[in-house]
Amino acid sequence: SPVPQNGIFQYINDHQDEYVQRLKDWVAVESDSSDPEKRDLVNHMMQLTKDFIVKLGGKVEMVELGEQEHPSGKKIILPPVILAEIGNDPNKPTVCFYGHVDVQSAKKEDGWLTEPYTVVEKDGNLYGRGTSDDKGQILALLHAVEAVNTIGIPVNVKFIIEGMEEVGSDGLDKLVEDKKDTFLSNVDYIVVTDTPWLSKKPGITYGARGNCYFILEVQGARRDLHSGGFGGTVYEAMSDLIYLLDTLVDVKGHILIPGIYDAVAPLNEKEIKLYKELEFNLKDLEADTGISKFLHDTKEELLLYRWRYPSLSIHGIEGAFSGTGTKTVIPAKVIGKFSIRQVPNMNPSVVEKQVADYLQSKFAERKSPNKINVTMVIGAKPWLADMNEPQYLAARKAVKRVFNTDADMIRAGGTIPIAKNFEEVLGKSVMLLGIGGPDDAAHGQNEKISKFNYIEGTKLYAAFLQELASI
Ligand SMILES: C[C@H](N)C(=O)N[C@@H](Cc1c[nH]cn1)C(=O)O
Ligand SMILES: [Zn+2]
Ligand SMILES: [Zn+2]
Repeated sequence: SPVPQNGIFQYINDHQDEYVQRLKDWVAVESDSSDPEKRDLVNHMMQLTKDFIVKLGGKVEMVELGEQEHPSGKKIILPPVILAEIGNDPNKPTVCFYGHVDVQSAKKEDGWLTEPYTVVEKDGNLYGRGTSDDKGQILALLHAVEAVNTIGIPVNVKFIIEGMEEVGSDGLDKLVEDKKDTFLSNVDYIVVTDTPWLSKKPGITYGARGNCYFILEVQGARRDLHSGGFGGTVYEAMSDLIYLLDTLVDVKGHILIPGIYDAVAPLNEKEIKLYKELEFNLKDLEADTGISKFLHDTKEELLLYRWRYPSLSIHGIEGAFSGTGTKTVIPAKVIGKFSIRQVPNMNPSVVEKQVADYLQSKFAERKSPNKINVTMVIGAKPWLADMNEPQYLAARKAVKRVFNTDADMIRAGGTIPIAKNFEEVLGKSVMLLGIGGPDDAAHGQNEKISKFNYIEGTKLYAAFLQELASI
């Protein structure tokens, strides 16, 4: 039955068990977008999401995006994207929320203490892959819409929910372009519900790094070789690859590719002052990660290098022997994976050429007869907004109402591949309003969301909808 406006928070408190159960149901679906074998599960997750939005009274369209060329060379059908809406009053503003229900891979043997796809509640936390990134955040939003709708939705709400974010949002840029004069034509604000806070204090995010993801193949012999028979007589593909990967970045995290820092926007004093005022403690980061020494010693420097400068990370090697035991093989073909986080005003196409030219020249110096191939498979641009836009004000008011504190205005080191496209194509304000905690371990072992963030975050989204109606 309808609840009065001030009863919405009570309504949310009263329904928390149901919210936790739904998170359990969603996490149980292993919607890993990187694995072609799991594509049916991603599709199933899209269907579950659709069914829930329909149950909330939403109008839902599932848009097919066609085929994806998987990095393995396989062609597979992309999962559909959900375009949905609740409310269509021309006198009200329209906010479009974006998020994703795919996840990064997770296996118990990676070092999880519990089964990754079974939510376990312990010490006030809900553990499981996707609890924070991003199923928990999407669910908090949907539950908020449901709660607010008990007294009538104060703004028109649209949703774009996808199942390929973790691998670069394949096909979504074209969809945004295609829908700019139809589904997206009346959207006033875009809100991304997929980001963590910097500390226990709620944060509102006005910038995110982009990402250029590279695949570096080295092909040696036609087949794997016995290292007894061939060791000492062949140029090994793995040695070439490790050499090349080691030329990319130095021990202090400085990227060695010529020109890579050229486009980085110059730093100004105002920014450093902003960072100084944020709640963030290196000791908390040490405790969370078990790292005793970071590349930077002060909070301001650490944030600069997380948000404001590019970084290069080496992620893995496909084709390398990685099992237990002592196999004595010389792998014939190995594929290195690395990515470079992008900041304003870097341009992924320029970075693509800088990386390819550099690796080719380093490889030529080595005079190995093996073959290399460099491909950029994701080229997501960085995004930075004006934190004084009206929806940021509504978000600040909502934070104050729910948490009785001022929000920290923060940036994200991670990437929302579609964020910059929203801004460029629609010309509308984009904001990241997330409810993840700073130590949620997104992408890592034992990912979690605290029950506090999940439930109070639901209230935050509810309050935001109401505040947005009155700005
Ligand atoms: C911030 C968001 N939850 C996320 O994890 N995004 C991914 C997107 C991505 C970038 N390159 C490949 N995928 C990330 O930042 O790693
Ligand atoms: Zn995410
Ligand atoms: Zn993620």
